[in-house]
Amino acid sequence: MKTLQFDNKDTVHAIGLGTWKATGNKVKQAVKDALYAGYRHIDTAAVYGNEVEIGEALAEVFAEGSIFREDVFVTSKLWNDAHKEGQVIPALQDSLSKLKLDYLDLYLVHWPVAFKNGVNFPQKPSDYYSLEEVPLIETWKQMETAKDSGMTRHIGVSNFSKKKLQELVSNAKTKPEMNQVELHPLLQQRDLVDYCAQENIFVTAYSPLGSGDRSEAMKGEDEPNLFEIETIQNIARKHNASIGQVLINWHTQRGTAVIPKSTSEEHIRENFKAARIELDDSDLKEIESLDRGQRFITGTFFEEPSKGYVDIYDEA
Ligand SMILES: NC(=O)C1=CN([C@@H]2O[C@H](COP(=O)(O)OP(=O)(O)OC[C@H]3O[C@@H](n4cnc5c(N)ncnc54)[C@H](OP(=O)(O)O)[C@@H]3O)[C@@H](O)[C@H]2O)C=CC1
Ligand SMILES: O=C1CO[C@H](CO)[C@@H](O)[C@@H]1O
Repeated sequence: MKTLQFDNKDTVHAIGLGTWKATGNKVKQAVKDALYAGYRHIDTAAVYGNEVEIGEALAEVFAEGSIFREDVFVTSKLWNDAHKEGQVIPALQDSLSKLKLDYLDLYLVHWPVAFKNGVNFPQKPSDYYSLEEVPLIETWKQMETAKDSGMTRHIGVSNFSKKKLQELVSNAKTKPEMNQVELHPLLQQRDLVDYCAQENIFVTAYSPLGSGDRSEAMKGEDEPNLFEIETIQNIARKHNASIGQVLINWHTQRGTAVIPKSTSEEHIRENFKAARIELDDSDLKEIESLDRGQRFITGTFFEEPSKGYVDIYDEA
């Protein structure tokens, strides 16, 4: 399995398990299945509402005695309602106690947007803080404290544009070590990925399979299906691999991490084995030509245009 190596020599498997939309016993079993299949990288977030079950799965597997805490890389994320001064450490403490862990491997600022405390999903303009009221650097300084205190070994961000990263990098004591963003052949974000490489910021690809299990309300009109792209189907056939494996492998060859979500034991195993294939130059060229700026997760959900609060992707 390819790994990414941090400055302090900690490593993370390039293929991890995503857990959004996976709850209850299903996510608990999925985490166990993943660990037994060889995964050592689990992605969750406070807002996914599954940290307790993931914590139970980890505790039960660790108690069996053949996989240890230090073998597994656990990521969680700060929700948007705890960005303000004094709120980050308690939010991280809450994630740690739900996960039954003494430390996280990676803690991410989930979105570059701040809500009032207790707001999960904003309903009205007064649910937001503007970035002037709660600047990202104020949140980031608390992330730095979290790292310095040992509550998390690494800190990073998610859904940050190049512009927002540049601002953070020029004002931060500790640079973000990771940016977790949506990436797949229809959304390659080359400029952002190149900038991160240049700044030694690792990248993790989310929704690599097109996030087909989102609720209908979260889906856009006429969304494409990554499993139906002919180019990818042909490459899969050529390598005697599944379409999912090609979609996953592309990221590891690109040098990023990738976190496909699954609660199916079969898919969990299949996705991990994506590491075994090797795409060649002509495959990579063909995939490169598929880029078309297609987002499945649109942060416009969190924008508040009437107040001009947030431009999530800085693409306007
Ligand atoms: N930082 C952020 O803002 C975000 C982070 N994420 C993270 O990224 C992870 C992955 O993204 P997500 O949006 O969940 O979606 P994915 O792109 O990983 O797609 C998940 C869907 O693909 C299916 N699937 C998994 N493996 C296969 C396979 N081999 N063949 C066919 N279908 C398959 C799953 O079904 P089944 O379970 O039945 O296998 C599920 O329906 C999240 O779970 C979360 O951890 C996601 C969105 C935003
Ligand atoms: O990680 C994610 C998935 O869940 C959230 C929505 O419910 C998203 O906001 C977020 O990006």
